[in-house]
Amino acid sequence: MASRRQGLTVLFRYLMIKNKSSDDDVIRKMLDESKFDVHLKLLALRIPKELCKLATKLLDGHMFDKPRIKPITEDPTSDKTRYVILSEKVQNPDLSDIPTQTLNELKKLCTIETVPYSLTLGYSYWGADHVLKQVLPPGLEAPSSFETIVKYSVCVNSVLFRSVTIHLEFHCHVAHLNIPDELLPYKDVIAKVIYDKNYPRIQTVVNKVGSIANEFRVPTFEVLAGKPDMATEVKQYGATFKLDYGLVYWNSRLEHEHIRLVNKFRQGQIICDMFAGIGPFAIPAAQKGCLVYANDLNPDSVRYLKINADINKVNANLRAYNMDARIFMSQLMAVPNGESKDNASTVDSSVKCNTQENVKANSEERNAGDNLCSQAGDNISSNNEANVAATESSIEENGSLKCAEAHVAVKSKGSKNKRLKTSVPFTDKSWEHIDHVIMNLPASALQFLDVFRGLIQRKYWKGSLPWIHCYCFIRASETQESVVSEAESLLNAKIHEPIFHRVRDVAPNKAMYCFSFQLPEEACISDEITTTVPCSLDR
Ligand SMILES: C[S@@+](CC[C@H](N)C(=O)[O-])C[C@H]1O[C@@H](n2cnc3c(N)ncnc32)[C@H](O)[C@@H]1O
Repeated sequence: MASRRQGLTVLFRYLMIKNKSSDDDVIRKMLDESKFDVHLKLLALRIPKELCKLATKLLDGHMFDKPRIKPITEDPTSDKTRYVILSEKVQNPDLSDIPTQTLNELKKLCTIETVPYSLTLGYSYWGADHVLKQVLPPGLEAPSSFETIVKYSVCVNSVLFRSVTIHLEFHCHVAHLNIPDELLPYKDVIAKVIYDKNYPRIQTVVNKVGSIANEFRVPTFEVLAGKPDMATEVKQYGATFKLDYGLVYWNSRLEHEHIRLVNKFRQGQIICDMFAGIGPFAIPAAQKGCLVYANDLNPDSVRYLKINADINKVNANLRAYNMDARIFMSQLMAVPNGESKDNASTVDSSVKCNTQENVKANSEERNAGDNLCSQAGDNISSNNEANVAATESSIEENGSLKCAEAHVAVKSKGSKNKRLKTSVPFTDKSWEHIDHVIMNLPASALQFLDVFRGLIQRKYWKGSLPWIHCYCFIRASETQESVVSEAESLLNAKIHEPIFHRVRDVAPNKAMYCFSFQLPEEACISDEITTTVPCSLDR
């Protein structure tokens, strides 16, 4: 039985290899380089080397003019002379296509000698659009637009094949395609051309497969060309993000939205990101000097979130958690046993410059207090520049996460971290105040709003109630009013002055919105009722 299974495995592998090699053959045939050769019969002028500059000025507009081809080239017969390659429009050896005045001025410089010049433009010369036009069947072949937007290391191209668009994004070494069904039979050849034409900058070409169905919102990719490595690094508004496309959610098209929202936060404010991913809201907010509680259910996202906090030097302002958003919020807002209005700390959440003293005071307060962050894991890093000593979050067996506790000492002179103007200690009393809550899980964030029902205890809360920024999709058949009404019934409270910001169209009849509102008073537990619960979330 075992040997039969082994035999089948070998046969399967053989078929896979055979299939792969026959695919390779098809691509090789389609991209047979000789197919792309364009032979040009041109004329060139043999000119003394030292006169090339002057001759070039005189012949402006009559020389060969194609990208990446120099019109002045070696003369294979002598190193004292050069060839000036003439435009394809100059066809007569008597040079009658060039104005007489220009020729006379040239003749004053030197004797003019005309020679035939052959030039072949091959596969390596042509761009991806030209090559694809040659290889794809009529109707799908011609890119009618090839738009490139380059921002930092991210480059987004839309290749429009008549009515068919391939979305193409370059993230460092990964080219990320979204090949429409019509072009799927040609996916390998398209990938090979994009790889060839962008190598070595691009080393991996992947295509998104199917729609995203998993809860971590991670698309499935197939590697079509190059090495199977999807770990990369992108930059957004000065922050660096490491990520692995195969493991975490990332969407470069949300860059403006990330920064739009973060622009609304002020230094020293407390931010809670319920679906933080690898940190595109959380890291810039922490860079701005906000205190950020960032959570995600995907352990790989949280791993990268911590790496990104580290490389952007914001460990001190960010705590990472790995749990379901509903549990995270409940635990973050739960007033621990023994806490009461009278002994609740009056730690001011406004911006303070951190000093060795207040770090010490803070840590004493923590030790004496509610066992918050009492268990610290291994060191994430020891950052000399910012003098940050951070302790890594660790996932407990029961799934709750020990916080990434970070103590910031006085910043050393000459610290390169210009963006983090002030280091702010965490108050460790998240049930007392949070300024903004971010909920970017558009397909279902709205359904999580019920977590806010009776979540905040007014007795302990200080200052104004938090702003909730809940992302959602609105279809043509739905209205903003229907979204508000669903939110109100989940909160069991009336929402005053909701704000809708259209983020982007995701389909012809579907748009992504940011629905912002201030948590209504009625959604909170009033002063009379007091609930304290055992708290298992380390803050
Ligand atoms: C649309 S992504 C947004 C990520 C990030 N905020 C951004 O803007 O790129 C949604 C994130 O929510 C996480 N997620 C999904 N369900 C969750 C849940 N129940 N609790 C916490 N996080 C969840 C996913 O792993 C994913 O990283």
